[in-house]
Amino acid sequence: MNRAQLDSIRDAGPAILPSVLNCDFGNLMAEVDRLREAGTEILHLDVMDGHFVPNLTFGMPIVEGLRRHTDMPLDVHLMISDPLAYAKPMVDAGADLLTFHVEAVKDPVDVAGKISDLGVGVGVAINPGTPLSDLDVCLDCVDMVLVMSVEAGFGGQSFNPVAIDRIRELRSRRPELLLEIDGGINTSTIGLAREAGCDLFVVGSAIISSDDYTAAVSDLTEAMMSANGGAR
Ligand SMILES: O=C(CO)[C@@H](O)[C@H](O)COP(=O)(O)O
Ligand SMILES: [Co+2]
Repeated sequence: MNRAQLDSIRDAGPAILPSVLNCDFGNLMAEVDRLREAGTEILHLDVMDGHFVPNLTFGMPIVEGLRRHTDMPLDVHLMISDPLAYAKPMVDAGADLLTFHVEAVKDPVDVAGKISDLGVGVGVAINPGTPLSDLDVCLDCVDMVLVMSVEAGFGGQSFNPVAIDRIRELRSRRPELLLEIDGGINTSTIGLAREAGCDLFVVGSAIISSDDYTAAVSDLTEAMMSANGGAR
């Protein structure tokens, strides 16, 4: 994702990003079509390695297949122990925005710089149990912070409200930074995150467990838009 694409995401205002983690992988492309028809515009892809997190999902072949299938930007959330080993393959597969976990790396500034050099947007993610101060060194080197509102690893977990204070603090410290929240977002929690100043809202089960994706996205959008956005 180049600067212009990042700016256009920033300018477009708050957005709901569906996670395909819990969708029907036997019909993955049809699921993506349903999510697109429901009005979502950016896909969130959860890549897990069974090592950084105790769950295993998918890698480059699925990202590459999705890239061929859809023109939706691909927001790839790397829950893996060695993000640099897979950064270039993921970009070659079609990732537009690549997010690594601060807990996974020794030198987040180096990792962010190397991902940025690949010509995509770079994000850093932080789990609820990790001190927010661990991000201090790299806040000037990333395009986005992904604030986890569950411990990374599984969909369908309950929302941890510590994420709201984190969004509020990051927003006041960095008015221009893209902020994304991920985990347990539904019609009850999305407004809290919006009020705190969040831009991008990852939603898995609250959409995928619904029979009607369009209705689910519309309910979430209404809850998001009826909250006052935090000042940038
Ligand atoms: O990164 C993750 C989980 O680690 C998420 O992207 C989940 O997939 C979101 O799912 P819900 O919490 O909305 O069900
Ligand atoms: Co995610």
